[in-house]
Amino acid sequence: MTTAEKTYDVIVIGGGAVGENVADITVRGGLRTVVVEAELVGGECSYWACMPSKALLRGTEALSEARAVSGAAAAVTGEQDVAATLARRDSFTSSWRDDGQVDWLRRAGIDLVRGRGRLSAPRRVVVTPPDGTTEVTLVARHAVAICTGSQAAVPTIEGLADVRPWTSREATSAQAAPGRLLIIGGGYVACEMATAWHALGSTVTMLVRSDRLLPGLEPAAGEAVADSLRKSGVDIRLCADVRSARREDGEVVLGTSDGDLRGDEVLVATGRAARTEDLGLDVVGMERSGYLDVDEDLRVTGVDGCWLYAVGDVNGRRLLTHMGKYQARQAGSAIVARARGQAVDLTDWSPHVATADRFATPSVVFTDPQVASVGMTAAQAADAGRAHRVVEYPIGQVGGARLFADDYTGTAIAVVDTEREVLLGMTFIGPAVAELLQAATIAVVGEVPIRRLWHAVPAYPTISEIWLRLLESYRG
Ligand SMILES: Cc1cc2nc3c(=O)[nH]c(=O)nc-3n(C[C@H](O)[C@H](O)[C@H](O)COP(=O)(O)OP(=O)(O)OC[C@H]3O[C@@H](n4cnc5c(N)ncnc54)[C@H](O)[C@@H]3O)c2cc1C
Ligand SMILES: NC(=O)c1ccc[n+]([C@@H]2O[C@H](COP(=O)([O-])OP(=O)(O)OC[C@H]3O[C@@H](n4cnc5c(N)ncnc54)[C@H](O)[C@@H]3O)[C@@H](O)[C@H]2O)c1
Repeated sequence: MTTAEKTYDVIVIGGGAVGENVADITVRGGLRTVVVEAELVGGECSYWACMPSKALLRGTEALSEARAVSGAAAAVTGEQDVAATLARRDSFTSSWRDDGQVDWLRRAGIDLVRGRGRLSAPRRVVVTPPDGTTEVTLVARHAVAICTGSQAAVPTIEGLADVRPWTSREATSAQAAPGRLLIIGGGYVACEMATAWHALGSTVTMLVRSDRLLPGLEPAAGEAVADSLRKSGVDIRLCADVRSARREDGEVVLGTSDGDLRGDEVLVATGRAARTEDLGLDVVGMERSGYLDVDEDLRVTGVDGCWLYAVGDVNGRRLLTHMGKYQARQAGSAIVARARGQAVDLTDWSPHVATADRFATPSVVFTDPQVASVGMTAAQAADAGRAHRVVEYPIGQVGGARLFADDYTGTAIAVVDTEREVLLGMTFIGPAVAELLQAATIAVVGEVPIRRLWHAVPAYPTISEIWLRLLESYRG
């Protein structure tokens, strides 16, 4: 039954990190904004993705860094306290309570309606509350932003859905390490969760469909992560074909081209699917579900009237929190500009468009070694027909890296546009390389000429001296 109708300037469906940021920008722009959230305010990142996964990994990383320095290594005499690591993870998820985030919305002046939102007409959203009772109708004067995110995609393997597989949600929230963990997939989630749960006591087997880990990144990245996981005892089976799944006496049994494999749990980490089901998209003439196509200012493509936006994972452009929040800032600015009757600038790098999605997306895989990358890989530059040169340098030869860890092993790979003499992409593989990434991102976004990069002198003795070695190698 619908009893209430409320009018706002902006309605945001989905209160994950991205929805929160759209709302923050529109409220700051003077627009009355409401967020509709079906589960927990904060979304996947806060409770079942970035934060808990990195909290699970951090202890292992800290120990590994200490063990790599002779002298300091002698102080590491025990094993990781698994219960304390899980408790620290729980604290980062606020034990799956969203009071803190709800309080933040209130202080920011953003209204919250709990329940599942669905378009019922252009600019109208019906919200069904969690108890399914009284529906609320919200009306938007200016814009509706769909920020409903993504969920784990479970492949159609015979019996798989029936064995109640772990998805990223269970893998990041489990209260104990399974004895034997089977993982289907070889991407970000698979590699990070194999690293985490192996270190916390599970025997891990990875079943990877492709011929390497982390297929979208430089091949050296997947090779380095595979080498390290194998050395630590993880069983990695490349080009694996999982055909069926069943439970027998509580065990999971996967039927593969190489025979049956048994485990206590199976994690499905084979990518994501957009959360667009039951969103009422037929109202805007869309019959199919799946990622929502958007224009450069994050408006849903082909919808009349400049009122419907899709921001974050749900548009499938870049499935990363920081990129979703960037899109939120850009889309939020476009919504505010349109509401004020101002022109929206659709040219590259304007305040209203998400150009970095296409040219300069940074990401870090928090494995051991870490993989930090931005912009194009060599293969992507070749596919795009860009004249380019690849420069590689072993990071372990840099003084700062040798100080950081005895026998530091790592690689930096720069992809240089040889016509314009600017950086197209950079990948760092090695311990603690995450913090090197922002410099590379600035160089790619700013299209800093190589001749000017020579003047960006890295401090001695830091790992950043890798920049100097790469420039010297490029000059020859
Ligand atoms: C295991 C894992 C680790 C990750 N680690 C990182 C990392 O380290 N760094 C990084 O940058 N990215 C990471 N990611 C990716 C990151 O989690 C996502 O890019 C990010 O959460 C997307 O944010 P979002 O707001 O678009 O969607 P979500 O976080 O999915 O939020 C969408 C929200 O919408 C709500 N919702 C859905 N449908 C409706 C509806 N009809 N009505 C009302 N509400 C609705 C949901 O309940 C949810 O709260 C990781 C992902 C996974 C799976
Ligand atoms: N540190 C981070 O920033 C971080 C961490 C985790 C996730 N993420 C984000 O979340 C996204 C989703 O992560 P993900 O690991 O689920 O996806 P992914 O796209 O990174 O990897 C999916 C993997 O599954 C394999 N695969 C796909 N279908 C399969 C099938 N039917 N059978 C067997 N293997 C199959 C692919 O070959 C690939 O190896 C990532 O792309 C990333 O954007 C980011």
